[in-house]
Amino acid sequence: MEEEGNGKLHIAVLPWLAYGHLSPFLEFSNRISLLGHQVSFLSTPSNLQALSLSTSTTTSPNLHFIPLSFPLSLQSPADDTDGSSYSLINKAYDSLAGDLTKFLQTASPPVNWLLYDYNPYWSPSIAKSFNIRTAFLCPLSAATLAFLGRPESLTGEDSSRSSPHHLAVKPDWIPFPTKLSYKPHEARIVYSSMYLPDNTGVSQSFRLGSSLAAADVIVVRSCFELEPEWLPLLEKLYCKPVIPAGHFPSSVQTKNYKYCWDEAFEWLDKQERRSVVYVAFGSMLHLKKEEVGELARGLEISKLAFVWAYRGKEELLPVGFEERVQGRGIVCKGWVPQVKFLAHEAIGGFLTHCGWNSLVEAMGLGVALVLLPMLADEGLNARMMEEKKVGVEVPRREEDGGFDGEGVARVLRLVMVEKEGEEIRVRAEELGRVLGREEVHDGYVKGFVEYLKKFGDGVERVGEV
Ligand SMILES: O=c1ccn([C@@H]2O[C@H](COP(=O)(O)OP(=O)(O)O[C@H]3O[C@H](CO)[C@@H](O)[C@H](O)[C@H]3O)[C@@H](O)[C@H]2O)c(=O)[nH]1
Repeated sequence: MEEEGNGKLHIAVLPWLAYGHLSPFLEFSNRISLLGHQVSFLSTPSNLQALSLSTSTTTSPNLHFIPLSFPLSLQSPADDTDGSSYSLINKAYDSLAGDLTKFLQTASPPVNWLLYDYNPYWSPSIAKSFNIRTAFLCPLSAATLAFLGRPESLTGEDSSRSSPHHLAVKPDWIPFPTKLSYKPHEARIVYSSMYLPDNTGVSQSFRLGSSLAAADVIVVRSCFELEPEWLPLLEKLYCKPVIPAGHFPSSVQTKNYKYCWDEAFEWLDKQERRSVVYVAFGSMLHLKKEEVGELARGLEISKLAFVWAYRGKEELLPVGFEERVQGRGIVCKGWVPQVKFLAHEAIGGFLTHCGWNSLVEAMGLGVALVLLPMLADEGLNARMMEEKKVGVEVPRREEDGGFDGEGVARVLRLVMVEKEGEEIRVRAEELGRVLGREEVHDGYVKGFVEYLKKFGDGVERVGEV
């Protein structure tokens, strides 16, 4: 399909509902629209309302929010993917196909490209029926995509698998450049959460595999500065163009904060540079009482200053914890502006569950990492961070993957203050200087749009090293 006469594209963007997906898709959309292209950002009405941008965000009049009617009433992006209702939400989400069809059929100017996430694996076939080209934007790392996207996943024949052990095995025909793999306890979790069909009849891995297979091009939220060995490998694996979109840390501020954090920032302003640990576990994870208890104990034993962005139930925190750490530790209950915290110069370390969003945000800001992966791609991300020497993983029990406060405290002190952790702190700052440059992000977004404009004219890929 031809682009508009003025050389501008119209791109429809369809992310999954979780904040960890909405946020990078919105950031990327905003950056594209600031280049003068029209972007229609499609999501449920409650998500669009929750994402409405704050006045401090530079937005373009070319970015349009398009509501798709959703049969469930959901409160906010962060609440949309409570694990227990994930499968129910998937089912409701799949019913958006009708509204997407109507939008693509009637959009004016006509849509040139659909940029989609892996949950709406059904969307590229709708786009193709209107002669619209399709780009799959993967919000995960290139390494994860290479690891997960093995032939079984691509064909979607995963439901016949009966053992999680295959997850630690890589196909020998791919020259994997690192020792990336899941640990046994992670393999068990990933197996049940990704490879088993839910009540929509398909598994997450089927959604991912189908999305990859249907795309004209694969777009990865990564860059050559970060994953030089993995991006070219992806092209070999999928035999189609793979475009790095840059890691585009979030500059889009939404208004959806429920906590008044001014006090925390006033306190941070008085702390020494790089002396405070920021603790957060993303938008989806629900920590168990035992896990919250061990984390709290670790923070207490470490004697380090910290800010904990705590989204769990208040009663899971150990009795008297906040009083005991008063003066050196703050528990912010509810949603906080994470990027603003990570960017504060008093923050030197980040105790993280290793969600890809959190990692790219921290890496761009030179923050050293204490790694505690829990789900999905997080174990692979943790291995990659260790390999880059910008973080250290908290030790886990082999039997069940559990951890204890002593292990948390040990790694916290190593990464934050001990001499043996010096290399981690230095490397994290070095990586921050490379990834934090705005021209790096700009270059990738521009390269991406130019690629879409020229697609089909014999241009195969952009940004190769
Ligand atoms: O109080 C909070 C908590 C989180 N965030 C933001 O929420 C996002 C969280 O993203 P991420 O760290 O990736 O965590 P999840 O959303 O929980 O991650 C899911 O999505 C990621 C990307 O697909 C995967 O890597 C993870 O495995 C998966 O759990 C980040 O942008 C944070 O800045 C806030 O702004 N405030």
